[in-house]
Amino acid sequence: DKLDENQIKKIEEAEHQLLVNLHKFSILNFCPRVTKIVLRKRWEELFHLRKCQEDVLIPFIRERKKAKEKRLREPNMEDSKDESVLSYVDTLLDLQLPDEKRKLNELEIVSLCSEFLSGGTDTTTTTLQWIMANLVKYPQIQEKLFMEIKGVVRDGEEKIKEDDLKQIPYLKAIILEGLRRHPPLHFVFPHAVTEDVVVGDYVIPKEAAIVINAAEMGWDPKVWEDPMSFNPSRFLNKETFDMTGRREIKMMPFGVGRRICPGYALSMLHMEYFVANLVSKYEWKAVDGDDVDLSEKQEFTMVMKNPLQAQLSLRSKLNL
Ligand code: HEM
Repeated sequence: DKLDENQIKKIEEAEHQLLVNLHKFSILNFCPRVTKIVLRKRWEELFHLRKCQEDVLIPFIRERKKAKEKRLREPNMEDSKDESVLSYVDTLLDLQLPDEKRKLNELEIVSLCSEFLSGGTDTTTTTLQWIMANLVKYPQIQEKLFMEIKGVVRDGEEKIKEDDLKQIPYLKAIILEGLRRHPPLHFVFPHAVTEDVVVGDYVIPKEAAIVINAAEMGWDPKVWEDPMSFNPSRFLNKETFDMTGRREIKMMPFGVGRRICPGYALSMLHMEYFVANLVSKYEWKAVDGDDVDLSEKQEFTMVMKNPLQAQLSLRSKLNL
């Protein structure tokens, strides 16, 4: 069944508390034997937040497990037939770890669900906020986008639909520029090589943790002209930008290669859909006398230090 508002709030709260405090806990990765004594309070705080997360998520995981067992026991029951939605948890319950030849345990499923929830929400909403902030700061970019939207939307249409998005190249350019200039994750997850590898003048030793600074890559003046400016047009009039890194790597907000973010296409769609609809419905302006401040603050993602404040005015339907 669908979750009610209260259940969603509880999940959100448990995830949020862990995410905003994450930076405090990274030091615990080093010398746990020592930090368990000298940073005991911090360990306790981490265990407490993790316990809250388990308390909230485990009941849902158990529900899906029960429903799966029932389906297997009684495949012809009406309830079993109705269970047509395959959830992420269902796929994790089915998963068999090939090397260890075992299923995932409950706590591993909690960690993966948590990764999926935070990886799939905070990243997209943070990028959306940065993009809208730039559209407020640079009204001429917002106006150009609105004019393109107007050219695509059919008479009487209330919303921009998924199919319309492909016809608005400037929209895609804005999203790409938002991801280049304000990637929500400045560093991709740690990676490692399975044997020593020589890259240029460097040896990368087997199993050393390699963390790539994706943000700096997108701001490299040797690759990008005037890299710190917000200029979506740089993504226009060229062949489609290759975000997966198969042809070349000029920026990598989603990582690249085999471990590229699995939610990459979904989040591009979400961002295009939201920005198009938010701009077609409202004109976004700076609050009187306020300049939009683009300073950053590190939380789980790189967020706006001063969250966006904007004045929205409904555009008249005739405008569309
Ligand atoms: C603006 C939106 C997003 C950005 C910038 C982003 C970025 C990233 C990056 C940089 C990684 C690490 C890649 C690497 O290891 O090299 C990653 C991994 C991941 N992302 Fe995203 N992501 C976004 C949206 C999403 C969405 C919508 C979902 C799910 C619906 C998602 C789920 C995941 C998961 C599960 C992983 C871990 C994959 C693994 O361990 O191999 N992300 N993402």
